[in-house]
Amino acid sequence: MYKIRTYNTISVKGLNRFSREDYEVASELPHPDAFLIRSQKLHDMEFPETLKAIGRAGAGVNNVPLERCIEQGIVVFNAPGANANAVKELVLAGMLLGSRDIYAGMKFVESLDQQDGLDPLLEKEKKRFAGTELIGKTLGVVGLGNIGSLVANMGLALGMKVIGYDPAISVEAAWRLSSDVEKMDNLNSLFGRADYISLHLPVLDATRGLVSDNLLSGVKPSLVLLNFARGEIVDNSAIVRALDDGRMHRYVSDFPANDTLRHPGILQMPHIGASTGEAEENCAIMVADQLMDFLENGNIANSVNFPNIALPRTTPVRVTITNRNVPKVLNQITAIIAEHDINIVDMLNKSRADLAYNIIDLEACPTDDSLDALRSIEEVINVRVLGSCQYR
Ligand SMILES: NC(=O)C1=CN([C@@H]2O[C@H](COP(=O)(O)OP(=O)(O)OC[C@H]3O[C@@H](n4cnc5c(N)ncnc54)[C@H](O)[C@@H]3O)[C@@H](O)[C@H]2O)C=CC1
Ligand SMILES: O=C(O)C(=O)COP(=O)(O)O
Repeated sequence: MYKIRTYNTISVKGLNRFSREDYEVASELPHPDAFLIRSQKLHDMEFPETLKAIGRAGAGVNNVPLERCIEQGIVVFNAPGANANAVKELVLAGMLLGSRDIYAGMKFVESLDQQDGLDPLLEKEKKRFAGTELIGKTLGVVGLGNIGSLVANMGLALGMKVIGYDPAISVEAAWRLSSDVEKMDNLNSLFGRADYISLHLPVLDATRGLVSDNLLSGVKPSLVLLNFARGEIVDNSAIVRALDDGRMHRYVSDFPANDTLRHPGILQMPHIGASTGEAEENCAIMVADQLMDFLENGNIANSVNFPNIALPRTTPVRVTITNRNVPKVLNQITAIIAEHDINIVDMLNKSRADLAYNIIDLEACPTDDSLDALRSIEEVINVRVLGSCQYR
């Protein structure tokens, strides 16, 4: 029986992927094989020894200590693209909220009491809530991955001119992107030209505080900056300064913070970019399927720290081995298996940065001694046996 410990609200459709016969799934579960999470912060958590995988039902993995997971051989999965449309649609709402004074106008209407002469009052006051249109304006998209490419294409469909910046765009994302999106060589040029800028990059050491006084020094006063990526990418004090000095128009953010609350130029939502039934379902299903294939077959798809790898099962007994990616480990592994007279039927080895991962299908169960020998190889991080083998 595999044990999945859940954090946050995970869609039932995803949870139902785990069969009741083979899986126990609950929020309070000792000795879990895997965590299934959304935005739960794991940096300060000591992981149980039984933990083999973490499934992030979403895109951003800044809440997971990836380096520690690499050291401990824990595979971290996410759900690339599964919530991208939900974010794209909220960006559209954000652009409209930033260009038309919808929020202030609605607050004004809510403040009214029933009265005679309501119509003339509305007609008199509506000039306070006039705005501008999106058509013909320039949208700058920073980060052209799953979400950014959808947002860029949406901008074109709205009749906007779209410019984009992504120093590490993937081939897949580049294919998705319309050739009408103008590629910018640097962020300063993008910030200098755009009327709307939407951020769709991950928070990393290199992107923390990226939107700073420096970048905001050359923006248009009409600028609406949209942050549905992560709060840490933006220096809030620089935003407040730019708004207070009239150097930009609005900041629309999915990441409220104490220093941005109640600022009239800042429109904030409680991190709801991915909070649609569809996105929650897509993410949970994708990650549940990935966790099951990993726990049952050792295959890895959409990992953010391990190589992606899949080998069709050729025998009932499969061993997976994670090791540090240095020379001669594979030799030692196959030598130990051969010394114990076990036939290898099929195998696959892949590496990613400092990690290597092996899937080995065997003709018979490995003995206790052979497993002890494999685990004692200095560079081996973990060894799993998948199949109904009995051990002491
Ligand atoms: N508000 C919300 O609820 C949600 C927020 N997010 C956030 O949005 C981020 C992006 O999500 P996806 O598009 O799905 O990820 P993705 O991985 O498909 O795309 C991210 C893109 O950013 C690019 N990038 C990396 N560093 C960059 C830099 N310095 N400048 C410009 N581009 C850079 C990458 O090359 C990649 O193409 C996530 O990391 C997450 O933090 C994602 C989903 C929901
Ligand atoms: O997928 C992401 O990166 C998100 O920010 C969505 O977070 P959530 O799953 O809604 O807590």
